[in-house]
Order: sequence, then C-alpha cells, then structure tokens
Amino acid sequence: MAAQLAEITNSALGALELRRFPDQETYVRIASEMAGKSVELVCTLAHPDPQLPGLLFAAYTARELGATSVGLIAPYLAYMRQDKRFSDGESVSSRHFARLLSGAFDRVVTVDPHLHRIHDLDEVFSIKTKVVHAAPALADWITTHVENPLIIGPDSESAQWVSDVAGRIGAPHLVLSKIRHGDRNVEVTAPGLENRTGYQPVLVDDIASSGRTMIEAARHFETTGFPKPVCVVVHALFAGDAYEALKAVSSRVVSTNTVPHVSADISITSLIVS
Ligand SMILES: O=P(O)(O)OC[C@H]1O[C@H](OP(=O)(O)OP(=O)(O)O)[C@H](O)[C@@H]1O
Repeated sequence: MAAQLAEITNSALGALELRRFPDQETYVRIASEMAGKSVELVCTLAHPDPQLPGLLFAAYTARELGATSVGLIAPYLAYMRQDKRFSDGESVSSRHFARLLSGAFDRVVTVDPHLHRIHDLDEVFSIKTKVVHAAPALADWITTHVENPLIIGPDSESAQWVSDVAGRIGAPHLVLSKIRHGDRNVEVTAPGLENRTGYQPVLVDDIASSGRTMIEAARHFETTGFPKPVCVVVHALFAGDAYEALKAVSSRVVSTNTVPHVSADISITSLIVS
C-alpha cells in the first residue's frame, strides 16, 4: 500500500529496514533521506503487539534524522474495541494505545476505526486525526457483484455503515441484535428475518476477528429460506481458522485491503488520499 500511495500522490517511496535481533528485540534503520521531508509511515496494525516497538522507533528515528513532520497511515487501527473498563481494574487500552501513538506522530489517518462508546478519535488521540470511510468502496463492490441485495448488519453498532452502504446502493437494510458473552462467544438474534425473503443477504461489518459475529449472524439464514449470505468486512483480521469457518456458512467472503488477506478484493487505497 505504501508503494501505491507514493505513486498516486507522486511522492518518494522511502526504505525502512526492520528485523529482529536474536533476543527478539526490534532493529530499525531508515535508509532514505529524511531531512526536510514530510514523512508518512504506512503500517496497518493487524498484529499490534509485535509491530508497535518498530513503528515507534521508526517515527522517532525519522524525526531525529530531520523529518519536518511524521504522520501515521494505519489502514487498520488496533485496540479501539477496548474502549471501556468493562470489569474492575481493566486497562482502557484504546486510550493507552492512542496515547503511545500520539507521543510519536504528528497525525494519524485510518479507515473506519471501531468507534462505539468513543464517538470520535479526538477523544483518545491528542494529535490530528482523519477517518476514511470504506462505505463507497463496499457499495461499489456490492453493486457490481450482487443482484437484489438486502444489506444486513449483525449488531446495533453496525447500523451506521450498513445504512450508509444501503443508501448508496438504494437497497433495503436490516440490523440484527448481538450480545457478546466472551472473546469467541456471541449470540445474534434476527427477529422478523423470515419476513424479508426474496433477497440476496449481504452481511456487512467492520471487523472479523474470531469471525463469531458474522458466523452466528450467517447461521440465521440457513433456516429462514434465504440463500447463503455474502459477507463483506472492512478489516479482515481472521484469527485462527475464522476465515474457513465463515466461508463454510457463506456464499462468498470479501474484505478490503486495509489488512492483507486472500479475501481482500476491495481496494480503499484511493479513498485514503481523496
Ligand atoms: O469476529 P469477532 O471476534 O466476532 O469480532 C468482530 C466483532 O467485534 C466488534 O464488535 P464488538 O463485539 O467488540 O462489539 P462492540 O460494538 O460492543 O464493541 C466488531 O464490530 C465486530 O462485530
């Protein structure tokens, strides 16, 4: 994506050397001229724990080498789901992660961050933020690939992008109801679904991690006279065998390229620079 962004914006593509020492510490070397440059580090944070030291060291190094400003383009921004102290003593890691990034960068650009109980990135970041929405790209893909779609969100939080996508296509939409009992244990209910047959269901969500949300939502179509759903996800994290398990209950699974994945057929690269 960094190469694509450099080409679209007619910018130079920098060279960053990143490797592990034998003890697993991170080695960083910037092999491009930084003096006087406005620098953007492109790093999708799908594996944030091993990625973070290198990312912070690269930002600090760019500044020490004379960059006038250092921005972060993180197509997927991690840790935004832990946005509340759900149990006593828990870290509100969205706030802490944002604080770490705010200390190293001058600005951050991301795609559809998980903003649920936080409504604006500025509530947790102290630097300039920009949010890019994938909805136009999702709507284009659905228009081209799905006939007679019914756009469905698996939980109340998805209502925002489901209604946006459906509105762009001129398709009906429906929002299901979800209760999360644990990391891999969610319960999805779909009241009234049997009254909406005659459409191709298209499940749309921001993140697939364990895949349980989409899988539990998809299962409702097995018994209600619909064809298997098409599943459209913005950020394809797909931990473990989540992708295979979701494919088994779907007619197709597709994601955007915010996270490199075999399902990433929807490009949002041009939206980042628009
Ligand atoms: O693939 P999974 O492991 O099911 O994770 C993906 C789900 O998690 C997020 O919502 P979450 O359940 O965190 O709910 P929230 O809206 O209350 O933050 C996200 O919006 C997806 O629906």
